[in-house]
Formats: sequence, structure tokens, C-alpha cells
Amino acid sequence: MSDGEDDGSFLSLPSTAFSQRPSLTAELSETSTTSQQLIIQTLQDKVCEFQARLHSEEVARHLLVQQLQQSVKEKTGGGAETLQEEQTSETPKGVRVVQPGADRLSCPEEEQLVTRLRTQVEELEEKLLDQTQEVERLRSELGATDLEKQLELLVVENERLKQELKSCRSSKLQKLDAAAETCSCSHCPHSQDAEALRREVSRWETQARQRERRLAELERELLEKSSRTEALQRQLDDSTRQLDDSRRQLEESRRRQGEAEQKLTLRLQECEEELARQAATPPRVKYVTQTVEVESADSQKAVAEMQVKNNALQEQLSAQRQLLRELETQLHESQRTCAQLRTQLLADRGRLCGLLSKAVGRRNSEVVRRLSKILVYEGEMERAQGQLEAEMQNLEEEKNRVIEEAFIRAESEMKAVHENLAGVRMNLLSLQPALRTLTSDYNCLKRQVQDFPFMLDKAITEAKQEICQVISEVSSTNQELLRKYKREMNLRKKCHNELVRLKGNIRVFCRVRPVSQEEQDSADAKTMLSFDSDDDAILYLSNKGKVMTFELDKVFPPHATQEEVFQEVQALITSCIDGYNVCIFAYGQTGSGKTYTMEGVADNPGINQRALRLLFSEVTEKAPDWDYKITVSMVEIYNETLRDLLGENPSDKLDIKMNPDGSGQLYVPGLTEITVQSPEDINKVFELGHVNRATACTNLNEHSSRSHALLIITVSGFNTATGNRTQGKLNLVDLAGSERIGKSGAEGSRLREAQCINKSLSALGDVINALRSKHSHVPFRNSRLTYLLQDSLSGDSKTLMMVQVSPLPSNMSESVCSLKFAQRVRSVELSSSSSRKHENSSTSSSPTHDSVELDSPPVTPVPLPISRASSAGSTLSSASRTPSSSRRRSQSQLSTGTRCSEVT
Ligand SMILES: Nc1ncnc2c1ncn2[C@@H]1O[C@H](COP(=O)(O)OP(=O)(O)OP(=O)(O)O)[C@@H](O)[C@H]1O
Repeated sequence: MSDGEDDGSFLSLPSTAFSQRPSLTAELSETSTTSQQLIIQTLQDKVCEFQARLHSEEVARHLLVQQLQQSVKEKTGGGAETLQEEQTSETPKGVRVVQPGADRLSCPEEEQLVTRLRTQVEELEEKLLDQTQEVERLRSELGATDLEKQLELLVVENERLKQELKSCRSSKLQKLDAAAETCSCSHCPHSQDAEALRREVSRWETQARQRERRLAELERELLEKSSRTEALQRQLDDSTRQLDDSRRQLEESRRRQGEAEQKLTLRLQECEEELARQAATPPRVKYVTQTVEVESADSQKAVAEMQVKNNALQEQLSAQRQLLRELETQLHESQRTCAQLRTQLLADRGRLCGLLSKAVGRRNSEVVRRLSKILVYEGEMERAQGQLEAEMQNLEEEKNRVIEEAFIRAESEMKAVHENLAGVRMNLLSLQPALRTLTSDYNCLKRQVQDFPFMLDKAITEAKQEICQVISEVSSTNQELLRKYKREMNLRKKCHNELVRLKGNIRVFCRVRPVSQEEQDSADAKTMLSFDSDDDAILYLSNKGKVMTFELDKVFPPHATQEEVFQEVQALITSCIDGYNVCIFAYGQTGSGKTYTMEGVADNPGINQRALRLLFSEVTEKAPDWDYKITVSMVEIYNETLRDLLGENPSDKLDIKMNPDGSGQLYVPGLTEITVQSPEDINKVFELGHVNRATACTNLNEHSSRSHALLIITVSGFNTATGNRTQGKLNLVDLAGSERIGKSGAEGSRLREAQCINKSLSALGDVINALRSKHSHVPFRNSRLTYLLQDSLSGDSKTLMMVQVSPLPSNMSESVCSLKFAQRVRSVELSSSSSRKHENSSTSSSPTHDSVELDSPPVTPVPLPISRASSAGSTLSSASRTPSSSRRRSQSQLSTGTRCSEVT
């Protein structure tokens, strides 16, 4: 068992719990709590008192035990101590508990006292347990509602008061009976009074019972009202819940409508964007249309669902309003009934109070006190009912306010929803035409897409047919073009031949070299040559007061450039690509510019290099169809000796022989032919030729003036398309000087050089005469030069004679000789062409020459070998004779030359 402080702290727990109760029930619980606390306090006091008494008894007993032990020790000595120690023991808390074995040593009074104390302790424990249970019960009751607890407390208190009233009434009746027995006399005024009082009491009892019944009825009504109130509260809660549900549904419907509206807005934007895109790219309309169709159906479905839900919500709202109105009506009726009952109760209470005051005043103050207590409780009940009504009123107002707010909110939301729906409907209406258009476009595109494979196949088939047709057409066109090309080539060749025939296959140009710087400084600088500004084929020469006019094919003044000269001859050069043989001779006295025209200088090349470069470019242009090969040979004829300038040993003499293949062509055994494939090869060839020519002589300038230099270019072509083959030869000849050096009486080697030059130039003149005169015999073999050039001079070959003239007066006689020779060659040609025109109008691939007389070239009168000395002498004298006599001499020279060659 614990001490008093522990008990006090334990017992104070209920009061602490009570102090935490809500304020509404604080006043009601205060009364019961106070009585319970009083009881508990009383019990605590009793416990403390018993504990004090128990403690004092314990101390006394302990002292008594000590005294007894002392006396026993004195009687028995120290042996009893062990026994005493074995029979007693101390509790853990220091309270000594007497063991049963010790009773034999105490007196009977002490045993009785201990027994009594134990009994009291047990009783106190039981009471304490009861109180604890009571406290627990009260504590568990705290879980109920305040009104219910108050009602239950009132009912319990009422019951208790009724019992007390009943007991008081029974005791009063007993007293009255005792008094009646004491006063049995019926005529006694006391008995009458008592009888009256008894009636009065019974009447009051009857009234009290009626009041009690009435009170019970009121209590029942109160319970009913409470239950009605609870039902109303539940209905109110249900309505609030339904209202919340309606609000939630409304919010949900708003949210869904918002989502649907947002989706529709998005779809509308997408549709607009897609429409814009479709305007830019029509073929993609079909997909948008399909999407819009699907989305619009969903939207309409969502709108319909929303409308259905809105209607359901409106119906629910109207039902809730109806229910609310019914509840309000019921509440008003309940309030009215309650007020009536309250009024009646107050009236009854007033009457009861009056009666009670009378009864209390005279008879029974106890009953009055009880009744007043009842009135107090009734007042508390009214106050509680008033609070309940006030709470109900507040709840009602709160409910109305919430409903009103919800209604207003629902209306505004419904309005917004309706507006949104109207907007959506408008959007849908506006989208419908576009949708219809898109649908039609989509259907159209769909049909086109369905038809596309067939159309594609058809188009592919047609394209294939067209391609095949085009290919066949192109093929036939190619054949036709090829045929035309061949025909045109033949025609071109014919035309060219005709042109050459008309122009003459031997053309004569004249180039006047400029006066050099040294020559300008001398007194001999004044030129005797002049040119016609209107005709570039006329050259005037002033000689001894006489002006001589020379008409040639072209006259190049001193300022004419290498390029200008080359432009005039390049057509002739390119004809060798077509298979013609071409000879270009540079004729003139020493120092007149032959080498300059043919070879040129390093920074300004002449015809030789330019011709090769032109041939390369032309061949390259024709490369796809033609396969060309260009070979170059370079020879020198000095003193009728042929040398290979590109050979390993240039001093070796070469011979000209008939080709053993029976073709009748001549060839030079051992002649070096270098195939050139690039312009760089050309430079190497010229360098090699120069080096070999320089090593073969002591004085290059002198040597070059006295020898003929020939550059022979062969162009062989093969047409890969037609299979045609061509071969042309271009002979570029820098002749030896034509001046009359023999006039000065040269001897020895110089004489022999002059004879050889004279012979070769005479032979060249004879060959040209024979060719133009169409003689049956052409004396090619009269010199190495003409014999070597036999192939290139006969047939449909082309020849250009570039007569170089010095402008100086000191070279006037040589210039006149050269110009007269050139003019005679040209005049013979023209006369032969014009005569042929009259005599024969048919075209021929080979030039035709009439029989005309041509003067021999003005070669130097060098003594020739004996076998032809006579003819050579006649030739030399012919230069200064008349044309008629010259022609005659020419014929005699030709026959003589022929004979000479035959002899040789
Ligand atoms: N058209 C021209 N323009 C400028 N200079 C020229 C022209 N023709 C010739 N010459 C110059 O005149 C000089 C003699 O020319 P070139 O050597 O070509 O004469 P040639 O007739 O070949 O003499 P040879 O018979 O001795 O070889 C050279 O210095 C040359 O540069």
C-alpha cells in the first residue's frame, strides 16, 4: 500500500480531467463534480486517518514487541535472540510485518487490535476501489455529448429526488398515521384538521403526479424534439453533403467543360493553322480534315454530356431546395410547438410555485426544496434548450448562407458555362463550312491518291514508250547526221577544191620587211615601196622615176605582225588535217626576212611554231572522234645534198627513193620522224634542228642563207566513228637566198653554192610552171628540193609562195625580180583558172591546169653543169625579157630541165 501523498495525487486526477471539459458543460458538471470531490475528499481524509491510526498502532506494537523481547531475553538469556531473528523480518519499505509464529508471543488484545485494523484496511481498500471505479465510470462518461450527459445527470438526480420525496412522503405518512393512532378521536378538531390536511396532501399528490406525468410528457416531447432535431441535423448534414457533392460535380463539370473548351480551342487553332498550311500546301489537306472530323464529333458528344449533367445538377439543386423548404417548415412547426409547450410549462410552473409556496410555508419545506430543485433543473433544461435552439438557429443561418452562396456560385458558373457553350457552338458553326470544304478537298485528294498508282503506271508506260521512240528517233537521226556529215565532208572537200581551184592552188603573198635601226641611220634608208590603202593586194614600187604596180594575193606591209601573217595562212595549214598536202615557201633575197617569217625569233615565233601549235589545238578539238598522230622531220638541202637535221648524224647524206610497196610514193630512207605530242615537244624538235644545223657548218648565218631548210609535218588521222583515215603533209620551206651572187664572179665553193641554189630554184619554177600548165610531165627530179616535195606539189596539193622583199633602194633590183616572179606566178594561175572556167565547168577533186607559159624564176645566172648549161643560160637571160619571149623560154627551159633530169 502506498503512502498518503501518492493517494492524494492519484485522487486529484478526476478533478483535473473535469477542468478540461468544454465550457458548455462546465456549469452542469460543476455540481456533480463538487459532490464527487467532496466524497472523494472525505474518503481521502478517512484513509489518512486510518493510515495515521495504523501507523501509531504499528509503532505501539513495535514498542510492545521490543519490551516483550527484552523481558524474554532477560528470562531466557541470549538463546532466544536467534529465535526472534528467525521469526521476524522486515518488509522492503521498513514496515515490520509480524509473522504468524509471533502471535504466540503477543497478548490476545493485540491480536484483536491487529485483526480489526486489517479489517478496516480492507474496507478502506474496497471503498477506495469503488471510488476509483466511480471515477473511471465518470471519466468514461465524458465521451458522450454534453446535452446527453446533462440530461442523464438530470434524470439520475430526478430519480434520486423522487426517491427522497417518496421516502419523505412515506415518513410523513407514518408520522401522520402515528399521530392518527395517537389521536384516534374522530371528533377531535385535530383529527379534522389532519383529515383536511390529508386530503389536501392527497390532492397535492395527485397534482404532483399530474405534474410528474406532465413533466414526463414534456420530457418525452423534449426527447422527441431532440430526436427530430437530430434528424433535422442529419438531414441538414445530408443536404450539406449533397450540396458539397453538387458543388464538386459542378466543379468537375466546369473542369471538364474547361478541358473540352480548351481542347476545342486548341483544335480550332490547329484547324486554323492547318487551314493556313493547307492554303500553302494543298496536298496535305486530307489529314487535317480527317482529324477535324474526329475531334468535332468528340466535342459535340462532350457538349451533349455536359448538357445532360447540367440538367441533372439543376434537377438535384431544385430537389435540394424543395427538401430544404420542407425542413424549414418542419423546423418552424417544431419551434412553434416548443414555444407553446414552454409557455404552458411556465404557466404550470407558476401555478406549481404558488402551490408550493403555500405548502412550503405551512407544511413541508423539504418538498419545496425538492420542487425548487426541480424548477432549477427545468430552468437548466430550458437554458440548454435555448442554447440548442440558438445553435440550431446558427446552423440554419449558416446553412441558408452556404446554400445561397452555392446557389449564386452555381448560377454564375452555369452562366459562364452557357456562355462558353455558346462560344463553342459558334466556333463549331463557323468551322462547319471550312470542315465541309476540307472534307470535299480530302475526298477529292483521296480519289486522286487512289487513282495515282494507275496514272503513275500509265505515265511510266507512256514515258517508256516515248523514251524508246526518242531513242529510235535519235538513233535514226544520228545515222542521218552521220550520213549528212559524210556527205557534207565530201561536199566541203569539193567546195574547198573548188575554192582552191578558183583561188588557185598556188597562192602568192608578199611581205615587206621593215627597215632596221641600222638601216634607218644610213642614207639608204628611204624606201621605194608604197602600199594601196584600199587594196591589200597592191604594191607600188618607184624605180628610176617609174612607178611599178604589182598585184598579188596579199601584201603584208612592214608593220604586219607575225600573227597577222599567220592568220592568213592558217586555213591552208589546217587543211592538211583533212588530208591535203601543203607547201609554204619563203622566197626572196638574203636578208629579206624569210627566216623571220618562217621561224621567227624566240619571243615572236614564225609560221613553223605557230603551225604546229595550231595543228595541236585542232587535233585536240577533234580528239573525241578522231585519233591523230603528228610527226615532224627536219631536213636541209645544201648544195643538192639532203641532210637529216633531227638524225643522230646530221652530216650524213640522205637519198630519195621510190617506195618499194608499189604505191609510187617517194620516201627518204633513214629520215628521222619525231612524233610530237605536246607543244613542249615542238620546242625540243626546233632546238635539236638548230643545234644539228649549227654543228654541220662553220658560219650558221652564211650557211642558212645558202641552204634550203625544210620542216616536214605529217598529220595522220583516224576517225573512230566512221573508220576514215586521212594523211596530210605540211612542208614549210625556208629557201636559200635568191640574190644574184654569181654576178660578182664568185668562185670555188661559193660558185658551187650559187649553182646549186640556182638549179633548185629554177627547178622549183619549172615544176610550178608544169603543174599550172597541166603538162603531162612535171620535172620534179630536176632538183633535190622538187624531188623531195613531189608528193606535196602534185595532185590536189596547195602551195603558198611568200615572197619576201627588202624595202631598201639598194636591194631594189632584187626586189623587182622577186615581185615580177611572184606576179607572173599569180597571173598565170588566174589566167588558167579563168580559162578553165570557160572551157570546163565541171568540178574536179584535183586542180586542172591549162597549158600556159610561165617565166622561170629570176634565179642567179650561175653556170650550171655541162649537161644543162645551155638551158640554164637561157633561163638566166629570160628575166629581163618580154613576157611572151619569157613564156617561150620557159617552155624551152622546162623541156631542157626535163632532159637534164633525165640525163642526170
Ligand atoms: N618583218 C620583220 N620584222 C622585223 N624584223 C625583220 C623582219 N623581217 C626580217 N627582219 C630582220 O631582218 C634581218 C634579216 O632577216 P632574215 O635573216 O630573216 O632574212 P633571210 O632572208 O632569212 O636571210 P638569209 O637568206 O640570209 O637567211 C633579221 O635581223 C631579221 O630579224
